[in-house]
Amino acid sequence: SPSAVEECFTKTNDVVVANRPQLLHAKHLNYNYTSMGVAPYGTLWQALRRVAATELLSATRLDTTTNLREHEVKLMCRQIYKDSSDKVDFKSWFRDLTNNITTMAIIGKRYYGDEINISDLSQALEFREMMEQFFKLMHTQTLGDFIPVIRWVGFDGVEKKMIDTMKRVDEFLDEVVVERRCIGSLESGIIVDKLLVLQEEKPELYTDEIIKGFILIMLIAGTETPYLTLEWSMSLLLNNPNAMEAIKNEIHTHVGSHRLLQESDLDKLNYLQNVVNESLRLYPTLPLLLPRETSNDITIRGYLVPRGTMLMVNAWAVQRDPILWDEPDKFMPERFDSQDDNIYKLLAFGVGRRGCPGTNLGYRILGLTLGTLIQAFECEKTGVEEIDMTALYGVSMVKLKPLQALCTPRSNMIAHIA
Ligand code: HEM
Repeated sequence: SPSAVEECFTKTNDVVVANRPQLLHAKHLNYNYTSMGVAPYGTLWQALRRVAATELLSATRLDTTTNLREHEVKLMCRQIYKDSSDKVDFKSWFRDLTNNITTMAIIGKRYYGDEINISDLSQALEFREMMEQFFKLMHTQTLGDFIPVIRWVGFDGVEKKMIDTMKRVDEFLDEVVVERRCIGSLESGIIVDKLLVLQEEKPELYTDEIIKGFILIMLIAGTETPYLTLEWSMSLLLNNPNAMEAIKNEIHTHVGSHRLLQESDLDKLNYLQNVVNESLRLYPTLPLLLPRETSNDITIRGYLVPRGTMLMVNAWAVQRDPILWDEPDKFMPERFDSQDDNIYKLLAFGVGRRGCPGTNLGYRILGLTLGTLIQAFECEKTGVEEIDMTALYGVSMVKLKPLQALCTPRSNMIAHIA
C-alpha cells in the first residue's frame, strides 16, 4: 500500500546507494558513484545534490537553458527530415538527443549528429565508444553480481573490461576538467564551470575527483532514463493512434503551425503531460529505483530490517497495483486528469532524499521532444502489427526490440525544420 511505501521511504531516508560495485564503485579510482553516497562523503553528496537542485537543475536555472534544448530537438527533427532511410530508428535518435542535451549542459559540447565542431571530432568518437561500452557493461550480468568474491578474481573478462572502461572514462573526464579550467567562465552557464568556481571557494571539498564523479553521475543518470522513456512513450502512442491524434489536436489549438513548440508551451498541453505520466507509470525505466541500504536498524510494518540490509523498492509493481490504479495494465492517459497528490503512487523518479534531482529537466525533455515530433511529423507504425512492448528487465527497463517507425514531415511544418 502507498502508506507502506511511504513508511519505507521515510524510514530509509538516511540511505546509501550500492549499485553495480565493479563498475560504479570502481575501486581503483579515488572517486566513484557510491563513495559520494556513503560516509565519509555522504554529506558532500547531499551538498552536491543541493547545488544541483538550487543552482543547476532548478526551474529558474532550467529556464535560462531552454534555448539549448529547443535547438537540439530542432536539429534532431531536421536530421530525421533529411535522413534518407525508410524507417526512423527512434532509439538512436533519442539516445543521441539526450546525450547532446546533457553534454551541452555539463561540458558545453555536443558529440552526436552533424553539427559537431571539427576540433571536437576525436573527443566525440571517444565519448561515443566509451559510453556505449559503459552502458553495455552496466547491463551485463556477471557471476560477480551474485558471488562478490569473484569480483576480485574476475570472471569471463568482464571485470577487466569494467576496469579498463572506467580508466578510459577517467582520462576523458580529466581532459574535460583541464579544458574547462582553461577556457571556462561562470557566465557560460556550463555546469563544470560552476563546479570549478565552487572549487576555487572550497578546494578541500570540491576536489577534481568530486567534480569528475559529479559529471559522471550526471552523464549516466541524465541520458539513459530520458531516452528509454521517450522510446516507450512513442511506442505507446504508435499503438494508440487516438492518443497521438489528441496530442496533435492539442498542439494545433495551443501552439499552431507558425512556429515549433517551445518548452513554455508545455503547461498548456495537459494531454501530452498525461501521456508522459502514463508512459512513466507503465514503463518506469528504473523499475527497482536505486538500491538502498539501511544505515540503522528500522522496523517497517512490524518487520525488523537490520542495519546494512539492501532494500529495493519495486516501483514497477506499485505502478501496476490494481488496488492503486483502475485497470492498471491499460494505457489510459486521462487517468491523470484528476489530481492525485499521493507521491508514493507514481515512483518513476523515486521520492525523498535520493529521489531524482533531474525530475524537472526530465519532464521538460520528454514533453518537448514528443510534442515537437508530433507537431512536425506524421508518425506511424511500419505495418499493421502492434509495436512489440516486451521489456528486457535489468537495472534499467530497455525495450527488447528497438523502435522503428515511419515519419512523414507535415507540409506546413517543413519550413521550420528544413
Ligand atoms: C525521464 C527522465 C528521468 C527519469 C525517469 C529518472 C529517474 C530516476 C530515478 C528513478 C532515480 C532513482 C531515484 C530513487 O531511487 O529514489 C534517479 C536518480 C537520479 N537521477 Fe534521474 N531520471 C530522469 C532524468 C534525469 C536527468 C535529466 C538528470 C540530470 C541531468 C537525472 C539525474 C539523476 C541523478 C544525479 C540521480 C541520482 C540521485 C542520487 O543518487 O541521490 N535524472 N532518476
